Amino acid sequence: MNQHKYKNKHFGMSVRAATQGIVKSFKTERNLKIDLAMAILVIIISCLVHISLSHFMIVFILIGGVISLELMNTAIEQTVDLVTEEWHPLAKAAKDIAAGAVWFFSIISAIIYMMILYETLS
Ligand SMILES: Nc1ncnc2c1ncn2[C@@H]1O[C@H](COP(=O)(O)OP(=O)(O)OP(=O)(O)O)[C@@H](O)[C@H]1O
Repeated sequence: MNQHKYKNKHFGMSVRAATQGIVKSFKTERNLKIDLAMAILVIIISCLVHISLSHFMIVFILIGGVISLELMNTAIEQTVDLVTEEWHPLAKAAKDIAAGAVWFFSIISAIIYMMILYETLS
């Protein structure tokens, strides 16, 4: 098991493949481009209002969480498309739930960021 001919033979190959996955997703997925633009905007605003170092750490965790979930959502979308291009209720459920995970964490992240801005500016 797990010894198929495409297996990465060493850690360097795994890192290279993972990097290729990230780069390809950023090139092809509109939502990831929007996430990246939002992340840059949030970092610029955070620098301008001088949020604290610990707040910056939280912001990086939130940005990392949203982008990682978006990458996972992309992987699930592509796996579903690999399995079927026909309409199927389970394909719809899988895609909608994966997208829902991104949306849910994004909303929580936005609320936490508003709290950070409120505390910094008040
Ligand atoms: N095979 C399928 N069967 C049923 N519904 C599907 C199927 N493929 C996609 N859908 C529905 O169509 C929507 C759009 O699917 P698509 O593959 O275009 O995702 P997407 O637009 O790239 O998603 P996102 O908005 O997260 O980028 C999905 O959210 C899902 O509700």
